[in-house]
Amino acid sequence: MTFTPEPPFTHGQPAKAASATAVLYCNLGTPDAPTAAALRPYLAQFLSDHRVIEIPKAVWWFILHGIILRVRPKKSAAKYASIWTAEGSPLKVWTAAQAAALDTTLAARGHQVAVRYAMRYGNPSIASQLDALKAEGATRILVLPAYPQYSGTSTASVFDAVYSWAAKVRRIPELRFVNNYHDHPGYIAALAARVRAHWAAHGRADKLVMSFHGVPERTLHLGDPYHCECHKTGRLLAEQLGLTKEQYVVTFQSRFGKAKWLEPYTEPTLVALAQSGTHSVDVMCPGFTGDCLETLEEISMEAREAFIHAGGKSFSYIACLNNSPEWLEALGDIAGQHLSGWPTQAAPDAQALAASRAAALALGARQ
Ligand SMILES: C=CC1=C(C)c2cc3[nH]c(cc4nc(cc5[nH]c(cc1n2)c(C)c5CCC(=O)O)C(CCC(=O)O)=C4C)c(C)c3C=C
Ligand SMILES: [Fe+2]
Ligand SMILES: [Fe+2]
Repeated sequence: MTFTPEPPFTHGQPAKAASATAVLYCNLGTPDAPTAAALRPYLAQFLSDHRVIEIPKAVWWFILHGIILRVRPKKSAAKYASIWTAEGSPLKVWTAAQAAALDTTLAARGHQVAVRYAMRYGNPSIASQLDALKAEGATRILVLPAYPQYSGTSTASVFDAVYSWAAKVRRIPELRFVNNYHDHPGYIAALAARVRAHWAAHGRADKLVMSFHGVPERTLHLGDPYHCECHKTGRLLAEQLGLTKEQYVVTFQSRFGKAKWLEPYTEPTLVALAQSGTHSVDVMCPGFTGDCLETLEEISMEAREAFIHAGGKSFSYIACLNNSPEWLEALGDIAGQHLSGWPTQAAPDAQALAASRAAALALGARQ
């Protein structure tokens, strides 16, 4: 095992000292292009993560490489192509915009904190961004996942990536991790503002459907708090909006494989609603901080079609938090609260550090 060389003593340093305190905003990741060639390595990395697929590795390897990676890249690429923008994948565009906004918000509040974003799968990787922050002089790093609800399949996997980077580093920065913010008042208020703005512009549907990403049901029985946190988000949002239990429903989307996932499933729920006489629905995805494949394609395209096909009359998709001012403020609050107690001033100048170390070594040599 070799440890990475330590800046500032063994490498050239940036001329300008950066902040000693940093935030790494981490999201799931996305392919580099909407093509099967780009999907294959992305899906291979994603679906080889034991946090995501808890099947014995030897068995899963054959299923993944023998079946899934031969079929899914092409199918998924077509879906990505339908939502791709001139700037790239929506997930990356929103993640980058939120990280930049967080940098601005924290600076406006008087914190000198470097903010970078990283992806758990694909680029830029968590390890590359931690390397970059360390090279810039960061000695304290707050790891902030873009997931409001904690799940072993998503949040813990981000933490794993940070730990495995740290395991190769000689001088590890102080690290803090944000587990969740599913009930943070700013997050709930930002969601509520999104819904109210939609209602003001388009009117209110018969039912508000809150669709969260699904996970295998067994994770709930094994103690994962994800299901409970999604329901708490849903209840707090409904309270803010003054909705009764009959006026909203929490559902789970994006099922993968044959196992039972958290129920009720989003699309069958929408079909059942249409068939039982619910004419109009507003559908939102509160667990996704930015729009992505799962919201723009699976919900706003596929689920819409299923609802209308089943006899529904009006399907409104309410966009994710994205760059809404309420959300960007809340993100600043969440980061600010977790940075509390850490100094947020500039790092000592790297050259000054190197000079003081050289002086200390010279002094030691004389004694
Ligand atoms: C295979 C099992 C999966 C689990 C468990 C899972 C959990 C999970 N995922 C997100 C957030 C996102 N997932 C996204 C895409 C996506 N998810 C899976 C599978 C699982 N996710 C796959 C295979 C894919 C890729 C697309 C596909 O081929 O279907 C995305 C969108 C990424 C994008 O590029 O836009 C997000 C976001 C969470 C929060 C979560 C657990 C709570
Ligand atoms: Fe997913
Ligand atoms: Fe999906």
